[in-house]
Amino acid sequence: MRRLKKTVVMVGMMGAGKTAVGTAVARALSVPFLDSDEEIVKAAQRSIAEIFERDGEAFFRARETEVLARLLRGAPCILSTGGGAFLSETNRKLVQEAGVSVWLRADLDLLWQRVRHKTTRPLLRTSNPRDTLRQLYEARVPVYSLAEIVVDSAADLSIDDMAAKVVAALALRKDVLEGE
Ligand SMILES: Nc1ncnc2c1ncn2[C@@H]1O[C@H](COP(=O)(O)OP(=O)(O)O)[C@@H](O)[C@H]1O
Ligand SMILES: O=C(O)C1=C[C@@H](OP(=O)(O)O)[C@@H](O)[C@H](O)C1
Ligand SMILES: [Mg+2]
Repeated sequence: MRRLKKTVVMVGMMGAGKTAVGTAVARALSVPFLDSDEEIVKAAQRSIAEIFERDGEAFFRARETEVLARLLRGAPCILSTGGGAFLSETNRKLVQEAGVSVWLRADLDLLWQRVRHKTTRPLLRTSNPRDTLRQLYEARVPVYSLAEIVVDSAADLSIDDMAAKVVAALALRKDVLEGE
């Protein structure tokens, strides 16, 4: 039996697969999956886009920190975050103290292919979303690189392939994943 000893926090850009791959990792390890975006939506009773529109990004970020702090106090799980969560030093400290961070690294073209047809991400509702994504990417990559574990994406790796790579990386860390 494998036992998860720390919460695994998935970080990275919008479209990196944090939600999809995180779900598959949790299934593979038979542990709970949680997504900070989903927790915020549930509590606020409105979508991420509506929260940004009506309450503003600062309100969203404050809720994000509360959710991370609460979930990191709970039993070990796979916790996917929104792409901006790891940018905050407070959030990074919370993650570092109680969990382990995993950056799903993907190049800009792959990310764009994944997010271009979706309208659910308020930060990309600009006149040139491709360029906005590039700017966010350039500003954020140095911060994501502070994550403890990095797992590389590629266009030919499925969600399950990526989940298997994450599990293999976690298995190298006996303080995170114990047993066979
Ligand atoms: N490895 C993958 N292969 C194919 N599609 C993927 C992969 N990872 C994610 N996706 C798809 O890309 C989109 C964005 O993934 P998502 O998990 O929502 O990313 P994030 O939570 O990091 O923003 C979704 O439609 C998802 O199904
Ligand atoms: O990158 C960001 O700042 C955001 C990413 C989104 O989550 P995903 O990364 O899961 O799309 C969501 O939290 C919100 O739209 C803000
Ligand atoms: Mg997500």
